[in-house]
Amino acid sequence: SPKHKYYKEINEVIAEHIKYAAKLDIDNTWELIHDEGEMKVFKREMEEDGMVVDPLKAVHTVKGITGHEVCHYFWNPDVRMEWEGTLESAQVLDWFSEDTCVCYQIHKKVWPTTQREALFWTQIRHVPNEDEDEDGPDYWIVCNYSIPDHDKCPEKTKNIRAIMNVAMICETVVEPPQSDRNITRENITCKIQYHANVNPGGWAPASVLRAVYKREYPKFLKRFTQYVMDQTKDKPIMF
Ligand SMILES: CCCCCc1ccc(-c2ccc(S(=O)(=O)CCO)cc2)cc1/C=C\c1ccccn1
Repeated sequence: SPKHKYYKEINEVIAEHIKYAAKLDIDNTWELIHDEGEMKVFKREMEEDGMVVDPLKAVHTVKGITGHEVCHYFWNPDVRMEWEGTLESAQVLDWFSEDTCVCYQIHKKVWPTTQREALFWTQIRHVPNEDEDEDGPDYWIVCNYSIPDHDKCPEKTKNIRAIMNVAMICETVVEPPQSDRNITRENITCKIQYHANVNPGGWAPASVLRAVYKREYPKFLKRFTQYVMDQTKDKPIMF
């Protein structure tokens, strides 16, 4: 796509998430906050200027869908309101290319905190394995990354602007290895890594924020993956 002003930043941010995903080192600095079936959600407790900015990492394995399908529905702004239960509104302000756009969304108010909003670019990308290493990981990734402003962004709202760096990184496993001819949904499994670094943008009680994170992230991951299974079950597989 043409060299727009975020081109360099997008490549750097995506490369960073891919490097990090390949390591997947869940060491003891990560605290398990939710463990349900194949889904494990971890957090690190971190504060910046007295604000809770806990990084969040989730891993999940879902049968019957592909990484491309998970990333497609996570990225597609047209369906965001269908699965993201914490949003009051979501809109596209701009398109940088057919896989990259700028979204503005308002989160539902969480009593007793001030309502949050977010302005970010979102890109979906296929990162095939290195040619020489055909066993290397093949990722589909979506990254949502805050930008400071945009000329079409509503000015001076009463909301606090949250700042985020979020990635959904997926690998698809086909077993037993089938020639591409007759793979069915029984043969595929998606391995998901979800990384969310969200700065709530303004003070909120640590206890409230941590309770929201603990409750909302597992709920959102369960609801979102169920949504993808429902949307794809009668459709041809998107590899
Ligand atoms: C006091 C509460 C303040 C809310 C702070 C907050 C702001 C934004 C966000 C957030 C969550 C998921 C994404 S995404 O994965 O990119 C999908 C697109 O929406 C982007 C942003 C989270 C949170 C904080 C908690 C929280 C956790 C899971 C769901 C909802 N809220």
